[in-house]
Amino acid sequence: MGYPGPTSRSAELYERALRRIVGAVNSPARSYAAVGLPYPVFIARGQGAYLWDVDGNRYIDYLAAFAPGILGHAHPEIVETIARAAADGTLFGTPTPYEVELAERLQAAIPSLERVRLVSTGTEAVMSAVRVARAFTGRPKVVKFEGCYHGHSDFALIRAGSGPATLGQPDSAGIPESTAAEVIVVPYNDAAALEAALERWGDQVAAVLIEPIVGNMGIVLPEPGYLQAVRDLTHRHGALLIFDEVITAFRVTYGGAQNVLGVEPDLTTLGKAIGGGLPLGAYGGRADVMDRVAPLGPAYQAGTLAGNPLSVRVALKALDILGRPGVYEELDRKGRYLAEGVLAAARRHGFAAQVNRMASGFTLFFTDRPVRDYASASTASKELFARFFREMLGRGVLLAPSRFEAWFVQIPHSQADLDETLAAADAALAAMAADGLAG
Ligand SMILES: Cc1ncc(COP(=O)(O)O)c(C=O)c1O
Ligand SMILES: N[C@H](C=O)CCC(=O)O
Repeated sequence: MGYPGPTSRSAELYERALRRIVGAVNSPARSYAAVGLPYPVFIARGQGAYLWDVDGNRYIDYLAAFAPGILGHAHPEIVETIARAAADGTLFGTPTPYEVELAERLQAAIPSLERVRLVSTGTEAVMSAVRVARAFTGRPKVVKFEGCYHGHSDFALIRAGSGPATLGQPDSAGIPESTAAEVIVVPYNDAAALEAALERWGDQVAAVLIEPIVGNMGIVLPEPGYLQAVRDLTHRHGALLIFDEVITAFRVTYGGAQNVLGVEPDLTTLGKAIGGGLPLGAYGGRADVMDRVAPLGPAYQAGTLAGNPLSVRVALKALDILGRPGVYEELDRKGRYLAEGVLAAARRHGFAAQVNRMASGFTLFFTDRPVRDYASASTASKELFARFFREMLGRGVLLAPSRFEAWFVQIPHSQADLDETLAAADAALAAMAADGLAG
């Protein structure tokens, strides 16, 4: 158990990967640069709540593939579904009965999805939702929130959280100034700032795009009344409201965060958990808006792999599993137990710390300030997080390698896993305190 040493297979694979894969990773968020380690662990397989690296080290997995992981690895019903779906053929370039059923079940779970379009990733879902918002309103600008992350399309990478913030690149190179000029960025949880922006540019704003509960500056919850104020302001200025629920949908509850927050957007984007571990995204919402998408309307959006039968059949099975009685109550209980335990351990060892939690997802911030936006999230110590990450990895607990991400509890995490994790956290924080890092 532990971080593999310099002669390990992970180290060897990293050297090989560097020669052919940019930075040795297929998504920058997977790099261990921000946690002070020379290379990431290379994972060979997963089962339930555990991952094993190529050297045979076992980890309790809270990375959860950056949020899609909720069912656990190699869930037997998902494995069986994949086998059966693959035997029927994986891609036809035609409509299928499975996608009709999925669209109906998504709408049943999230009533605002009057019309839906399936895509392959969250990035595509958001990019497409913004395009249709522009087509519907005839306006060019988009309001987004500092530290939210909406995938890697050009406009979305202005002041973005998650990987870009972690690696110090919240504004990516390669984005035309003309694109950046159409993006207005305001702080999250600040209705007055949004109001001021809409007073100034309101008649040019097609959409206000928001993570209703933020997952990408760490978890940040909307303050009471905030999302309703956002909804009211968008109505007043004729802009569409887009909830990016790529992380929150089917994580917070069976459905969207909108189901529990009581605020209904015009459009919603989905991804991650809905795919049950396969590539799947979706966007949808008001019929009058979505009917502007081709072939009904003039906003073109397409995809050779969109709604591929393998992903869709797995999604249907994932929804079956997630829809069973008690699933979300149990995930919430486990999330609360772990989040409270980790926070208590941090404080017991003398660290200034905060935990923000949404159901089974939470972030531990090493800061003395409540975290309510990107500015306060950025006060969390990167050095303390990096050390904590390394200590946990060395004790067989895999977290996301960034202070701006979250821990995600999954269905197969057992009470014994949670207690083993809390013991690891206690030992990790004790080691950090012994080195004089607390206070
Ligand atoms: C809220 C949110 N929106 C969109 C995306 C983009 O999704 P994907 O990485 O599947 O393109 C992500 C994560 O990556 C996300 O967290
Ligand atoms: N936080 C990101 C998405 O939610 C991380 C995933 C990635 O970019 O690889």
